[in-house]
Amino acid sequence: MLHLSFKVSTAIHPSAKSRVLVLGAGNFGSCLADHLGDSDHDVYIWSRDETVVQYFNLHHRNPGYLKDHLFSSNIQAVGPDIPDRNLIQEMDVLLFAIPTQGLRDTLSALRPKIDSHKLPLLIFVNKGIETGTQALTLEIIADTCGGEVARSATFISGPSFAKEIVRRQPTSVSVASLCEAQAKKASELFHQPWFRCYTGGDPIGLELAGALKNVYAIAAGMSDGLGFENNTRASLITRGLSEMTRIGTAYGASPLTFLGLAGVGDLFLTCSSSSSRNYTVGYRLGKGESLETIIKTLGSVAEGVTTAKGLKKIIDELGVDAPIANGIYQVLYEGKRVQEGVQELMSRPPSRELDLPETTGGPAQRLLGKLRSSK
Ligand SMILES: NC(=O)c1ccc[n+]([C@@H]2O[C@H](COP(=O)([O-])OP(=O)(O)OC[C@H]3O[C@@H](n4cnc5c(N)ncnc54)[C@H](O)[C@@H]3O)[C@@H](O)[C@H]2O)c1
Ligand SMILES: O=P(O)(O)OC[C@H](O)CO
Repeated sequence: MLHLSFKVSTAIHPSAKSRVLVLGAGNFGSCLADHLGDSDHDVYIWSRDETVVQYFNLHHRNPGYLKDHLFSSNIQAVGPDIPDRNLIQEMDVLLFAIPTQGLRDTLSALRPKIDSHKLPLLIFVNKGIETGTQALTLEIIADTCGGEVARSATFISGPSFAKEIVRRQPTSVSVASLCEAQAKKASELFHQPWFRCYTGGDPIGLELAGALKNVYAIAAGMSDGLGFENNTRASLITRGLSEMTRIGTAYGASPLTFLGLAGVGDLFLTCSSSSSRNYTVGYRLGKGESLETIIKTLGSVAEGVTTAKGLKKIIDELGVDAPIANGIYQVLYEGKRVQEGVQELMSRPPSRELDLPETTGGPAQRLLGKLRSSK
């Protein structure tokens, strides 16, 4: 395996050491804690599992995730109780690496401990849609912490398998916030020669791209699991991109965001690698396993499975043509056989290739209005 040796770049870290609390000690939380610890920041990582906390502090290893990796000695694990007010108020950065379905409860528990007069930089890396409410993370933040906090929240997304990042394999990500200065701060915190950050101002598009690519990765995995080969996967990725851009535009996001790292970059990655959990779910479904068995044995979250539910509601409400996402929903939740789903997808009449819906802003406009009017 090619091994490049990158040095931590202090030139792009003009700011002093930051104190960072990472919430969530799974694959991605641990990986990002390591990245920041290696860049010489003081890092705390919260796990709700006491065994993980003790093991991490004793051995600098995570017993549940990235088991072979020796983590930076600049990380201290805390938990299992939610971190206390003193620790929270000492932090410059709170980094949330918790699956989307658990975020609302964690934010609600943390909010009273955060000093409103000295807001830390809040960074979110989850990629999903909340089941039941169809809320994006921006909306969950607004609901639990208010509009001011949501307006300054920053989101990171893009092609980023945790197990490659801990080995310093080069990648690039998108960093977006409604507040440009916060996106710049987050980018400066994370940017390293092996981890390039590109900033942008469309957090809604970035969030949708990250959440939706997980659903299309399930589709690509299914196709491979059924035994279809390269042409099929390439056409699925391309039509998936077209579909997610159509949904995003109808939602009120910028279509350009879907051409970036959070869109096509991450879509391509997860649709073409067995390292992706979402691809793996699809592959195993294609091989005939039940969803229940797959989830029980996966050992880690595949956000596309729950996101498919919220996405189905969004598609129906917006009236967007989304045959792939609809097909995945039917296979996951309506008992449709995978082969039947493929048959239906391919038997549709021919249509125009590239059309974007007219949008007057869709749900994004309502969400942004809500953020502007709430404190
Ligand atoms: N793994 C990656 O390569 C990667 C890359 C980019 C983004 N992400 C995103 O980051 C998020 C986290 O993914 P992951 O790979 O770390 O998942 P994971 O399954 O590896 O770990 C999830 C962690 O969150 C904790 N957790 C789950 N529900 C919780 C709750 N309700 N409250 C508190 N903690 C809870 C679990 O105990 C576990 O420690 C997901 O949204 C994922 O899509 C992952
Ligand atoms: O393993 P997956 O499918 O959750 O993908 C992980 C990341 O989102 C890749 O960027």
